[in-house]
Amino acid sequence: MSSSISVPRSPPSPASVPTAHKKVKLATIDGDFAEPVQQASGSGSGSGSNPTAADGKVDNRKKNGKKESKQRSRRAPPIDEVLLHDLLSTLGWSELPKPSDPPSEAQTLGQRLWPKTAPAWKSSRGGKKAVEPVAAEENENKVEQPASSNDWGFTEAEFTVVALTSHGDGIAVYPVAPEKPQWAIIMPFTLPGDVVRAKVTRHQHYHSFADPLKIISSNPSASTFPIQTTRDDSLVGCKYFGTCAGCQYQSLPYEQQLALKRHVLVKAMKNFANLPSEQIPEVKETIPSPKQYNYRTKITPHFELPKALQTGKKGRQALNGAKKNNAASAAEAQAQEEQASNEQNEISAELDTPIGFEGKCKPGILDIEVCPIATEAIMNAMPAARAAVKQNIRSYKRGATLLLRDSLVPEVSAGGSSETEQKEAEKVDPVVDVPAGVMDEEEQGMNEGSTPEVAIATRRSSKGKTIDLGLSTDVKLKSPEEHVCVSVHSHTVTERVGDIIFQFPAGSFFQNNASILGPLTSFARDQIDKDSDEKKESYLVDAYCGSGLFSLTLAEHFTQVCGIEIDPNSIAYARHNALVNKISNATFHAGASESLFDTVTQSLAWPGDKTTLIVDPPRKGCDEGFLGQVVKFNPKRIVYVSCNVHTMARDVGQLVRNSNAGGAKGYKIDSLGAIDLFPQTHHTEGLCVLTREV
Ligand SMILES: C[S@@+](CC[C@H](N)C(=O)[O-])C[C@H]1O[C@@H](n2cnc3c(N)ncnc32)[C@H](O)[C@@H]1O
Repeated sequence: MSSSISVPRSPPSPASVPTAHKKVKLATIDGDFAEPVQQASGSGSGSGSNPTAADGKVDNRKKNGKKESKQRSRRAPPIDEVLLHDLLSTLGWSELPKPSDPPSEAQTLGQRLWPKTAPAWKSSRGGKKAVEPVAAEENENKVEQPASSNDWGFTEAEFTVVALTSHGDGIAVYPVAPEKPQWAIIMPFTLPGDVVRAKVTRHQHYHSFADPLKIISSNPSASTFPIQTTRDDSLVGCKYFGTCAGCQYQSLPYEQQLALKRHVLVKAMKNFANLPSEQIPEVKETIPSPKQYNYRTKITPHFELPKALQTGKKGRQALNGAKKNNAASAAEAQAQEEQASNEQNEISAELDTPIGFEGKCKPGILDIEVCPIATEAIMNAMPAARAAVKQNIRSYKRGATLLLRDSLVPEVSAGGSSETEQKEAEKVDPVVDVPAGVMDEEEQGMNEGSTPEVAIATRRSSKGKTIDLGLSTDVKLKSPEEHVCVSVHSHTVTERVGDIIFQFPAGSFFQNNASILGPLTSFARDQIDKDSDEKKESYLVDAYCGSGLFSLTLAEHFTQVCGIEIDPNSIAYARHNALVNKISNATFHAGASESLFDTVTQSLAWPGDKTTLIVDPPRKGCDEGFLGQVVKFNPKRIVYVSCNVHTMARDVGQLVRNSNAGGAKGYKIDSLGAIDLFPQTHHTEGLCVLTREV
């Protein structure tokens, strides 16, 4: 990243919230290109169930009809709980003061900005006028502060970054004197030790969001943040870094990225496990990714159709044109002129349509031509995919999310994976027309609990349970291995983990960093190898099994394995993958873990003390009922793999507490760590092993 970043403002985004189990609709989390959730950054914290966000008072505005709804719409969204903890620890507070009861240090800023100055959290565009920016040269050797707190909204100022949020954004405090911070400023793409000129864009409860304009200086050794962060802009591998919401850490040495992820896990356990510190073991070093660029096997660039091209408006324009053409000849010339101008507008809109990912500070979609964290096959396919969209742009109604997925090429025909079909698959599917902004399902947790609609060659039995994929189970990979890019959701993708071949539909879940799958599955295998007697009689239940990643790579170590997965298509592919790899000790069950776990374990009658359970849930974590069933079944070991360390901390804490209730000996945390599934981003993939105390 250059030291001068031009990033004018931040769009709002939802947030990641671990909170309680049950009915709470958790915001989706993390860290893909839309960076929708974990970004509490310039784009703000978002939805969440933070009790401190509401002032706890009876809301009298309810009586005031229209006025009330106007005021309400101005209320800032509640603070994401993960961000809340980061703010509290940075400000040195135990809780965020209520607006009506600010601590004396926060009186000035707190009372004026929250909640009385209603427009304060509106964007600078629609909100209060910014105070005149001070000329850059005036700032030298002096820390700028607003003349009064009322002038502070949406101004530019210099801030010193003192910490990082779990979402990878810098936090500065105000006033700058660190003994008495009263307010926090959150800025994306900044690091502890940076002095940053930034434009404040939005205020929230005791914190504001700002967009960095220029890194004035960087002195990590002056920072008290526990993880060293040494800005090295020569490491940045992408021209969009600093504007694209996808990556946060490209300017950091890789070891420091790994240390930050470990730190996020440490904080998650401290803040969300609700366990005494002696029950939380030392968090291990983060397992690195063999590849730090060109690793990502799936990306989903998207676009929104410009207004001028959207069907309704276009139709109206055409209609208007026709009406004018029928009018008297005096009006005809003008009508034709207008029509020509409309057409001209449409053409330029067509040419300018950005196709890419969410911008970090600028609202809307950023046009992305290359994404260096994606695999080469995907990078090679991007120009054609983008060109196809532009060529067919008038066939879309509103916009679309494209799918670009890396696949190995099988030697022999295997349904959608034969060479000819792979060539077909490489064409961009022009008919997918979904709202732009719908991002990677797995990263946003959008496939949680739902059965995605897919159009693979399927045949359901009368009970609706069996799906015949019509794929050959004789799958051999081309040698040397070849990669292609698949862009049709229903087409079959092929992947290899060690000696095991996996196939799955391009649109369904599979881990998105192929280079990490060896270390990830080895980690799970190492947990089992600890007990030599397990080789005699041992069982594995793989809850949330997808297309069988853990069940099938670990099957040889167990007498029998079984997988449970909510997506019937993934289950169909898991069964297919067992056949492809000639694995005969694996069975798979379609349904929600919380509905099936009891039934499946009872019918299999595997003894808990000979059974290992792998749990790899979506971002929202496990259902509370499921955790209760697990404690009842009492497996000897639980390996929890998680794409959201905050919900993992919550679930693991609950398992430990519930199993130890009433003085019984239950589970203890045996090992805790993270694995780097997504280098350059803040995404932290957690690994936790629980064993029964004996
Ligand atoms: C993070 S993925 C892990 C998949 C697999 N373990 C892998 O690594 O490929 C989570 C999986 O859980 C599935 N899922 C979501 N909710 C579920 C539920 N309630 N019960 C069972 N599976 C569920 C999703 O369809 C998805 O395949």
